[in-house]
Amino acid sequence: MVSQLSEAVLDVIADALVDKGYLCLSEVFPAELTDALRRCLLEEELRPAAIGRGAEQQLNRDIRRDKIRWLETHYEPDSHYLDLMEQLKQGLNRRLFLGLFDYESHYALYEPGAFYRKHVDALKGSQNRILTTVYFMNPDWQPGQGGELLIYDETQQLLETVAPTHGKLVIFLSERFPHEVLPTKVRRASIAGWFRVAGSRHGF
Ligand SMILES: O=C(O)CCC(=O)C(=O)O
Ligand SMILES: [Fe+2]
Repeated sequence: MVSQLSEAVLDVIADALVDKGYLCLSEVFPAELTDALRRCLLEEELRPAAIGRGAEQQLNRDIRRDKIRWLETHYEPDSHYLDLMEQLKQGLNRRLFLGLFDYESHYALYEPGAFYRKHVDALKGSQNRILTTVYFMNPDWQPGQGGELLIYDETQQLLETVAPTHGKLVIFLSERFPHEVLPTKVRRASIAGWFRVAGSRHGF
């Protein structure tokens, strides 16, 4: 399975990042890939997500309750997804000169009752994480089931309520947009990822 992000899609993404700093796109990746990613997430072992870095790292069930697994290239769906993200990186670097250098990403499973409180993905000024991506794999999601991703601006005004529907990709500038995952009533699957610039430290 080989897929290509078209120049037209890359143009749309680059334009939205310049205009608004974020965007949501549906069905940019093949449906078989979305299904395969979900299967791969559910088949492999996950660990409770941690917050903080190095020695400060702590499990904080008040802040987030998802379980995660970092993507690894030896899994076929992971490798395919990472290949698409590499295309995204190159396409955005060509258009916006962001100097995106590497990408880290993890699967996240939110079991019923799980959430992720409002946070920003990048430490201000650290150049740690530049661009966040979130991809949803929830074929049966219905309104009323919760788990929406809320995106705020820097003054904490709500900008967007994003339904976590199958095959939706959300991209935003990591430092600029506080966001949260509302408590979900059903199993909710996603992949969160971050592009970083060269020389930045690994992890959050
Ligand atoms: O799964 C999501 O909708 C976003 C998760 C998130 O914000 C994160 O992992 O930093
Ligand atoms: Fe986040």
